[in-house]
Amino acid sequence: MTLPIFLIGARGCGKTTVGQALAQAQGCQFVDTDSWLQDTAQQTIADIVEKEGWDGFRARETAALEAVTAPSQVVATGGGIILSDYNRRFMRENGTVVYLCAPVNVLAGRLEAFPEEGQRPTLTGKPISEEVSEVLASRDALYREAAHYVVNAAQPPAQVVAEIKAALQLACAS
Ligand SMILES: Nc1ncnc2c1ncn2[C@@H]1O[C@H](COP(=O)(O)OP(=O)(O)OP(=O)(O)O)[C@@H](O)[C@H]1O
Ligand SMILES: O=C(O)C1=C[C@@H](O)[C@@H](O)[C@H](O)C1
Ligand SMILES: [Mg+2]
Repeated sequence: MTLPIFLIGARGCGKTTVGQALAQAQGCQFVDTDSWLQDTAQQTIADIVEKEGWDGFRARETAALEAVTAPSQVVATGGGIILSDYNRRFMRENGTVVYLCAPVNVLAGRLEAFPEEGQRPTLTGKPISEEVSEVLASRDALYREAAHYVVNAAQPPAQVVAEIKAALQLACAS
């Protein structure tokens, strides 16, 4: 495999979790834009948003996306990476984009169990379930527009990895 694989989807859909497992299964490198950005800035996303606002974070996120994109990389992106037209086009033109799609109740359950507030400051100020529902409704079309493939991310991680591998193999075979 040479083209990078970009995993996109809502907070809690499993981009980081599945991305690590996929990279291991494919013998690829793994990188996560949220982790790369926080390591590089030496600050949490919550701190960046507090100091620079969401616009400041989004500018750093685009720079992170460009910096980590390389052949044979599995790239786990942040949940809002698709908000930018530039990012959507960049991913589609430079790699294979996979949307990890899961329903609101699954996403909210995972985020309630593992909130990780430093990485996931509130987007709306609303309770998790309400926020997930509202944000997914506004972004689902953008995830689908950016994606080459959509997979069911409500399954256990190993099955999500298998579904992605099957989609990639089909793509190679056709
Ligand atoms: N397929 C899965 N089945 C069960 N639990 C999962 C699955 N994928 C992820 N999880 C759990 O859900 C939580 C969120 O997963 P993860 O951090 O991978 O999501 P993410 O899409 O990277 O979120 P973010 O957009 O905030 O970076 C983690 O605690 C993880 O263990
Ligand atoms: O959904 C979002 O907008 C975000 C998701 C996280 O991965 C982080 O990138 C950040 O908290 C923003
Ligand atoms: Mg993540």
